[in-house]
Parts: sequence; structure tokens; C-alpha cells
Amino acid sequence: MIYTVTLNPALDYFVEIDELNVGALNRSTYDYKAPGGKGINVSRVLKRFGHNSKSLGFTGGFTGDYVRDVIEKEGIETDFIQVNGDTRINIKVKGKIESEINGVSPDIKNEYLEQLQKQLSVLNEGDALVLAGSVPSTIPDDIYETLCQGALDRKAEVFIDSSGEPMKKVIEKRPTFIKPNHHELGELFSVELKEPKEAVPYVRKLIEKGITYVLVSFAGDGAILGTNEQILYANTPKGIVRNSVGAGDSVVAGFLAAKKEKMNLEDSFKFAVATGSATAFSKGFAQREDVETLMKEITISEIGKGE
Ligand SMILES: Nc1ncnc2c1ncn2[C@@H]1O[C@H](COP(=O)(O)OP(=O)(O)O)[C@@H](O)[C@H]1O
Ligand SMILES: O=P(O)(O)OC[C@H]1O[C@](O)(COP(=O)(O)O)[C@@H](O)[C@@H]1O
Repeated sequence: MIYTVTLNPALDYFVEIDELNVGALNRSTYDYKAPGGKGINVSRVLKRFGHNSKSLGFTGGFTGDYVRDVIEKEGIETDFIQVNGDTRINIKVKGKIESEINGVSPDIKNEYLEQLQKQLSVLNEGDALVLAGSVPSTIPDDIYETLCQGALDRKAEVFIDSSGEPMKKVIEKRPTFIKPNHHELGELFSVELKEPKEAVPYVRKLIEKGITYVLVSFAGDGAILGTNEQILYANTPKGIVRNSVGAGDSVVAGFLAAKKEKMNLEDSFKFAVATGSATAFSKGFAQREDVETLMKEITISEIGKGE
């Protein structure tokens, strides 16, 4: 079973406007809402590809009910822990450019964290745990480290998509897979990375730590996948970006789905990048047939040796 954990879910509120005028009254031309948060998005994309997962984390209030109800209607199994306070609302403004304001999590008490750890004590060999998104400020920033170690001790695989201190700490535990974007990879090593080939030495360092797969996304400029054997580059397909929210989560879901379907490494990488781009090119999430079409536009090449 795949378990996704979203410590900080959200109701994503998308607002489309012609142009954002800061300091003035703006009226939207179109708006809509969707459940959000990185683990939740991974579960939703997996479901579209026919893969079940169980979505865990903390939800509260009317916004939390909305998030849970929508994803349960999509057929996703959930076991969210109910907290006091409302799940946050994240605002995504799409004018001439995209701007985002991500909200603050409700308080997460220690007893809720203990409940989550108890839920994860069922993990076993053959299971995968996805730890994705920001960590609420009331939770210690070594939480991913703790949950990752627990899952690895139980012989489950661990997939991470986060940033900042929680990411810095969890990589020391040697998770199975991480997906930083190029800013997040740069942040890990206090460097600025402008193009994919500059990421190679840092990907190598992460592989040397013992992480099995390091996938670095560079938005429309391609992606890198490092393993013990090789470091690969994939170009990204060309298209019109309609909404990039959830594109990174789609890459994680694509890689997990490919792994479940036992694709070889190159095809898994192509499938993951094509899933990210198919989401970026649509208003919602990727559809499998679009992913399969976009895969044909992706070429994989080797840009560095592993260890
Ligand atoms: N301009 C683009 N053209 C094609 N694909 C894109 C574009 N921007 C994002 N994507 C897709 O979304 C993925 C994740 O984007 P990125 O911005 O690197 O990550 P994140 O969303 O985590 O910040 C990319 O690997 C790619 O598949
Ligand atoms: O937990 P964070 O880092 O605030 O991110 C949450 C936001 O990221 C998303 O999961 C989208 O992430 P990506 O665009 O990186 O795929 C939104 O649904 C959500 O609003």
C-alpha cells in the first residue's frame, strides 16, 4: 500500500484575473477551489492512474471537511486526524504571472502527532510512505526524520518532497527518493543553480549519502535523475503552461506509479516528467493519455556517472 502524509493540507483557492494591481480593488474573471497539499495531490494523481493510496495527515474545520469529502468522492481512502481550527486556505492568483499566498496551519498538538505515528506503525515491506509538503510551525522540524526512520525500520520505501530544515534533516536518514526542485536543491547546499548540469555534483553528493533516487526538477528546463549507477537528464516537453500548481507533486506521483507498474528506470523518469508537464499544461491534473503522448517528446541522456 502507498501511504501519503500531508501534515499541512489546504483548500487551494484559484483566482484568475487579467492583471493583479497591488493596492487596488481587483475582481476575478474566474475562480475555483480544489483540495491541496502535496501528499493529497500525490494521492489524487495516483488515483487517476489507477493506483490506490491511503491519505493521512491533519484536517480541521469546514475547509478540512471539504478537502476530505472531495478526495473521498474520488475514491481515495483517507484517515485524517481531526484537529481544532480550520485547514488553511492557499491562494493561487493567476494574472499575467502566477502568485501564491500559502496560509498557516492550525495548531497540531503532540497527541495528534502520536496518533499519526501509531497509524504508521502498520507499515511493512512492500509499502511506500510519501512525506510531502511543509511542516506546520507547531510540529518539530525533525518530524520527517522521525517518520522516515520509523518507516525504513519497517522496511518500507520512503518518498520525500519538502524543503528547508525538514528536508535538510530527513536526507540524513537516507530516504528512497527525494524530489527537490532546483531552488530546493540549491538551498540544501547554499548555492544557486541556474541550469541542470550545475546540479550534477550535488545530486552525486546526495546519492553518496545513500539516497536511492534523486530527481531534481528544473520547471520547463528539464530534470535530472541520479542513481548509484548513473545521472540522467530529461528534457521537458513543450506546451502552454495553464497552471503549474501541483506539477511537482505530479512528478512524484508519476515516478511512484511507474515504479508500481515496473517500468524500467528511463521510462519511469520519462513518465514522471511527462506527468509533471501534463499537469502544468492542463487546469487540473495530468490524464494518462496526455502523459503517454508527452513521453514521446522526452529524450533521456546521461550527464554524469554515479558513485
Ligand atoms: N514550463 C514548463 N514546461 C513543461 N513542463 C513544466 C513547465 N513547468 C513545470 N513543468 C513540469 O512540472 C514539473 C515540476 O516543476 P518544478 O517547477 O520544477 O517543480 P515544483 O512544482 O515542485 O516547484 C517539471 O519537472 C515539469 O515536468
Ligand atoms: O505545504 P506547502 O509547501 O505550503 O505547499 C502546499 C501547496 O503546494 C501544492 O501541494 C502544490 O505543490 P507543487 O506545485 O509543488 O506540486 C498545493 O496544492 C498547496 O497549496
